[in-house]
Amino acid sequence: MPAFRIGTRGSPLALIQANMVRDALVATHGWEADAVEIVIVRTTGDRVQDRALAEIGGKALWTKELDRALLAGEIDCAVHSMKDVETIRPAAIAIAAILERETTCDRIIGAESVAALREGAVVGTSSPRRSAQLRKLRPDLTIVLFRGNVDTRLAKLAAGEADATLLAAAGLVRLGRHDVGTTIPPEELLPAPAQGAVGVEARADDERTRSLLAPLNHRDTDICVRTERAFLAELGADCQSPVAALATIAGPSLLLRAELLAIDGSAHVAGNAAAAPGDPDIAPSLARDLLAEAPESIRSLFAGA
Ligand SMILES: NCc1[nH]cc(CCC(=O)O)c1CC(=O)O
Repeated sequence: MPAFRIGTRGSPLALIQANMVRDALVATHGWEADAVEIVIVRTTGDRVQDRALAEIGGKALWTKELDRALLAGEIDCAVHSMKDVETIRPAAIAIAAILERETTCDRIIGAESVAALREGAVVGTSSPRRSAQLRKLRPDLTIVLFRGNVDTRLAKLAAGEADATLLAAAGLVRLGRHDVGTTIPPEELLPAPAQGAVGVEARADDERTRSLLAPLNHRDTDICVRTERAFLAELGADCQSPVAALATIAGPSLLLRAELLAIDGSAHVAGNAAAAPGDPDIAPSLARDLLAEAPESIRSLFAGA
């Protein structure tokens, strides 16, 4: 059979995630391991390392080049951290599968907890959500910009550029760094929409690839990630917005928790909603309710406001 080409970014975590997809395809379809080729595509987000992502401007920092390769037929599918995928995608590209989610929490590295950070501690992060949440909890903290892949950030921490940093537990676990940091429960720090989920995109009209990928889809993860993305979409927000959202399925019900913050953490609104899994309205209605409650410092951040 012809080689099946998986496109991915080249970071160590991206490659591990692409390998997860390859292994699942090989196991599901009984292919030889060499039936799948991993194709590395460099993205704008990989190239620009010295500025906050929000500053680079333009969306699709992690997806544009992979989208181009996908639409040009250079790859059959593209593997993404769903957290980094914009809510509005080109019509010719479809999410073909979302793998079972890894833990959704953030971890703190360099301190036992946010509360345990010394007065005035310096925390490195490039995430507007993490920065706002940290400053909400601890207005005394100084936030410095930490870009780069997981290993780069851990190296910056080890070099003393900050006292602590926050990273997604999912990435650390996938990189085999199970021992790094302390998990922060979602009640204290709600994660980013789609954190911990790996998705695979294909050309919308490529029925063959979509049906090969369909068995990799994990139903509950798919429902939760789509719900969180719908929450972001209603706000007109993206992964550079100070927004947290986590959907979970417990028995017969889908629970969505969410938080919007002012950039400096000086204001926040949080709430939750429950519905039957797959209820299309839970996310947009919670988004509208929270926006309606939010002070101007938060409302002004969202195009949907
Ligand atoms: N924006 C970077 C990014 N995108 C996905 C992950 C981690 C893996 C995941 O959330 O699935 C990370 C690093 C981090 O936030 O620590």
